[in-house]
Amino acid sequence: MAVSDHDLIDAWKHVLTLSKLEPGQIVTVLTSSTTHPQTLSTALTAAQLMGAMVNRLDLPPVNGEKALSRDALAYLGTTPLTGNRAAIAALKESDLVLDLMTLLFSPEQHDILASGTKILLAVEPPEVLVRMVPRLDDKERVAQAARRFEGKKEMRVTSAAGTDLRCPLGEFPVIQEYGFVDAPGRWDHWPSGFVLTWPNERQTSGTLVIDRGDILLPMKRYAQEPIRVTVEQGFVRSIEGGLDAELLSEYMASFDDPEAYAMSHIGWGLQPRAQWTTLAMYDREATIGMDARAFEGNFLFSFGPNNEAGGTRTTACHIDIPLRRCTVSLDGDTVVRDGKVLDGFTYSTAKEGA
Ligand SMILES: O=c1ccc(O)c[nH]1
Repeated sequence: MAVSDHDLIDAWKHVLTLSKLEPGQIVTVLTSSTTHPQTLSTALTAAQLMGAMVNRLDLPPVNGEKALSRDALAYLGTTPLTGNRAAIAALKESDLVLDLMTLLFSPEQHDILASGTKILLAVEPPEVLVRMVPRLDDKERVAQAARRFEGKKEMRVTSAAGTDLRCPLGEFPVIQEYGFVDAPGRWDHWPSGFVLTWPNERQTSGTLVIDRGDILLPMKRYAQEPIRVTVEQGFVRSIEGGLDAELLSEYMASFDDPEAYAMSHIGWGLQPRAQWTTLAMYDREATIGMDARAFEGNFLFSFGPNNEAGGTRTTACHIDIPLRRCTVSLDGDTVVRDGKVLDGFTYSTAKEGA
C-alpha cells in the first residue's frame, strides 16, 4: 500500500534528525530519471521544515545502453557525476546529499565524502522507506556487530546446503549500514541494517551453495534449485547447477571482465523489519531489494567491486546474494547460527527507538 505525504515527511524528519541536520546547513537532493516523485517532494519539504538551505541537482541517466537492467545497483562504476566538475563541486559544498539517484560504488562518491559531505542513499519505494525508518536501536545493533570483527582473522561460513567458505580478514574496514548519516564524511543507505566488510584480497577459498529460496540480486529471483559456486584465491572458479546457475553465469560473463568474479563484500543482516518474503510481493523493477540484503540472519555476500572499501576493483558487474540458514563465525565466535543472529540484542520500547 502507498504511504501518505504526511507519513513520509515524518520519516524524513526522523532520519534527518538522526543525521544531525542543523538549521542553515546546505542539503542537496540528487535526482535522476528514476527518482520517485513522492520521495523527492517529501525530502525537499522535510529538509526545509528543518531550516536547511535546500538544492535539487538533477542529472541525466547514464549506462542505459550498456546495462542489462535498470536497477541502479546492477551496473556500477561510471555515474552521471563522472567528469562533471560543476556537479561534484556543488555536492562537495553541501553539508548533506540526499542521493535519490544512486552513487554507490562510484569513485566520485569517495571524493565527495572526503570533503566532509554526508551522503544518504534512499531509492527504495516510499512504503519501504517508512516501514524501515531507521532507529537508534538499529545503529546500536549494527555497531555491536561491527565490534565482533575486532581483531578477528577469519570469517567461516557453513550451511546444511553445503556452503563452506573461509574468508581471511584484516585488510579492509568494517562498514556499518544503519540508515542515517550522523558524522561528517559518512555514507549510509536508508533502508538497511547490516554489517559488512571485504575479505583479504585473493585469499577467500571454499564453496558457496546458493540454495533453493536464496536470493540473486540484481536478478531479484529466488533460486529455484541449488547453485554451487567454488571460490579459490578470492575469485569464482565455477558456477554449477540448473537454469539459475546458467542465468547467473551468463549474466556475469556478459561483462567480459575478470574482476566480475572477485569476492566483494561479506556480512550478515540485522534488520528485523526487513523480510525475506518481500521480493515475492513486488514487480522486479519496483525495488532494488533492500529487504533481501537486510533481513535478520542472512549471510550476504557479493561479487565484483571493492572500491567501496578502498580497493582498486571498480568492475561494473555487481552481484549481491543473501543466503538463508547459514552459520557465520569469526575466529570461532559464532555470530549467526542456521540463519539466527546470536547477539541477544533487545530493542528499546521507546517509539521508533529514537
Ligand atoms: O546498501 C548496499 C546496497 C548494495 C550493496 O552491495 C551494499 N550495500
